[in-house]
Amino acid sequence: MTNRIFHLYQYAIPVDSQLILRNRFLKKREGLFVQIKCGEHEGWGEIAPLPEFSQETLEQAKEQTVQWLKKWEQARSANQKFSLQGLYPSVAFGLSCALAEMEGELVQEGNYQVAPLCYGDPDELYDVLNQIPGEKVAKIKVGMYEANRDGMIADMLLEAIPDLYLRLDANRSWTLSKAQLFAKYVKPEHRSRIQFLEEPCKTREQSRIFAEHHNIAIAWDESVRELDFFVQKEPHLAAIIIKPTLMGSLEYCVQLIEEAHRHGIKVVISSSIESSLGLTQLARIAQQYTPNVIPGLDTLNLMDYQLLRAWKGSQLPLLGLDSEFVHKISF
Ligand SMILES: O=C(O)CCC(=O)c1ccccc1C(=O)O
Ligand SMILES: [Mg+2]
Repeated sequence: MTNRIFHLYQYAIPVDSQLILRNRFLKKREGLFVQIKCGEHEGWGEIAPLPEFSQETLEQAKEQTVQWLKKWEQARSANQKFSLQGLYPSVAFGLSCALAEMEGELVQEGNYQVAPLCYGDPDELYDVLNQIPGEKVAKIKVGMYEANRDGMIADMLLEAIPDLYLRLDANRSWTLSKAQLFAKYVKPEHRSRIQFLEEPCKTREQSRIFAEHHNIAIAWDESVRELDFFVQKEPHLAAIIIKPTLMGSLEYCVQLIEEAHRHGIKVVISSSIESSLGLTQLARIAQQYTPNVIPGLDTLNLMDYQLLRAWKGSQLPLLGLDSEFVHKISF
């Protein structure tokens, strides 16, 4: 019997989440790194519940992780697999990544293409987009200010950059009439270059009506995590967004991805503001399971540092286990 060894670390790094989380302030991003070893094989995972999005707190996740690791250790004598069933999503995801890495089930290569988050200045966007190879896709958070202003900005960018595609995310901010105000400012001939608008309205039904009425493609993000959600083909549905840290184990995410693909629906793997360790794993998951789709992983720059693993092309300082932002948890 080979020896199983595991270690748990906790991190806290400065972050400015305002851009993504709107008025929800998060000064530091906290989470756990789990390292498991079995003989010569090693795997890492990140367990980082996102406040206001995850049901579980970091404390709860930590406790559950410690319990699971102890039981996993006990199961070894019987050479049993120990299930991830019933765990919090962030715990199931982090542990499943560590196991998948250890077992060599996760490809090394990642999809590091990003849809840069932009703030409406086309000159700035030109520069950014010219530096990225391939498809020009940018993402704008909408619904924070006036809906007509959002519409004007989207239309102006699409007008100014003829090969630009946009992803927009309203996070359910609009009533149907606000959403209509947005649409009014986007010229009909520009609408097909909106790859999707995530969750325009407060309810799914309103979002469907909006999409149908204005011929603008939508994507489900928040909806995917609701109990009554199931994958189905819908006329204006372009994609579903999967944030694995909020969803559950890798196996569960893969099942959902495959189901969406069977229905002809695109899947966009997306960040829950993980550290560079978790983000690089998400890039690898995207590469493996959603080839040819740019993932929604442009969140590293909200942080001041990278931890343990480097995001391809990032200039941010890379810190290790010895840094002041990481400490070991003994149990
Ligand atoms: O999906 C992306 O493109 C980036 C990640 C992102 O927007 C996000 C990250 C954490 C929590 C919520 C959201 C969101 O989709 O609004
Ligand atoms: Mg979203």
